Amino acid sequence: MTAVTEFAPAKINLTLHVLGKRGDGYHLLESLVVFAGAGDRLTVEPADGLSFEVTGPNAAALADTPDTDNLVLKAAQLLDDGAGRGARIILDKHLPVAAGIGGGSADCAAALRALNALWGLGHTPAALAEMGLALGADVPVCVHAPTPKIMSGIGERIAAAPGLPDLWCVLANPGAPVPTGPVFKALDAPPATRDSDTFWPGSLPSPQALTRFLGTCRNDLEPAARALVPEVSATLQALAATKGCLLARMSGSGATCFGLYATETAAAAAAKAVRRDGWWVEAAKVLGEGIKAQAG
Ligand SMILES: C[C@@](CO)(OP(=O)(O)O)[C@H](O)COP(=O)(O)OP(=O)(O)OC[C@H]1O[C@@H](n2ccc(N)nc2=O)[C@H](O)[C@@H]1O
Ligand SMILES: Nc1ncnc2c1ncn2[C@@H]1O[C@H](COP(=O)(O)OP(=O)(O)O)[C@@H](O)[C@H]1O
Repeated sequence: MTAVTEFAPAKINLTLHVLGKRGDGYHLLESLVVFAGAGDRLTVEPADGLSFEVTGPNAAALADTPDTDNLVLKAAQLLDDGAGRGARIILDKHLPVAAGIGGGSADCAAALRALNALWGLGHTPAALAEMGLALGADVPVCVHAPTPKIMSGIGERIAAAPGLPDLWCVLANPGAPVPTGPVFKALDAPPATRDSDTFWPGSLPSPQALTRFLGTCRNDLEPAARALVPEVSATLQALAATKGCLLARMSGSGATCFGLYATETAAAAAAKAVRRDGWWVEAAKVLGEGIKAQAG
């Protein structure tokens, strides 16, 4: 078997509704999730022992995360299940860490997919997603990347999303890491548990239809994140002020916010306008079918 490379795209929660809380403290969510053509890249090569290296422009953001805590190595251990298989694993890190765009979960999912192939284990995507849930609530949806998905439960229920028009996004992170747990803890009152909050249309064929629909939805974690990290408000304002911005909203538990655009040109111009010292800003295509073709 030769080397396997998997793209680990940034996850964007276009909507994120908190529908309740489980007995173990995990929150029940309903979220329209899409993936961006910006992300990390994970390569696995045949080797006798297991080794792990991090390279790339955001490698330094993982300097405080011991390799044993890295979700990539945790995925390798989970999949190997004590058999002692080897692999040289290289993570090319582009995404900011603790940023609400699921970088760790995307890497974890990419590791599950890549090692499943390298080791010839034959697990289905559904089986990998079920295993991955033990490592993070966002891992199942990332295993099923890159097509848009409706995610529910705590993250384990994945369904096809409505058809979306061609879309581009700008991801903007103000450089303030936000751990997910404290944002959920800061939610005002746990909501009463309900099954669904949203009437899902069959398709949202135009940017106008999409904008109208998203306007009826929310990110319920946004107020809590804004209170913990004031930079979120400035990031949203900067995106909302760009020409052609259809919607500006925070992703996940923050602090990354996204703007949506109907054209690549509008997204590129917006990224230029939003860029500030210390911020991470990327314009990218919102991915549909064919991740490898689109992600280059
Ligand atoms: C909020 C979301 C939305 O997509 O994204 P991020 O902000 O992390 O990107 C996810 O639900 C995050 O998933 P993930 O980051 O994998 O969460 P985990 O590691 O499993 O959990 C971290 C902590 O967040 C809280 N948590 C997480 C998920 C959930 N459905 N309910 C929760 O209450 C719990 O306190 C948990 O201890
Ligand atoms: N490969 C990885 N990339 C990013 N973070 C990781 C990784 N492995 C473990 N982590 C840990 O997971 C935490 C959450 O990171 P991340 O997935 O980037 O954020 P979020 O869940 O907000 O989208 C970080 O604080 C980091 O210590």
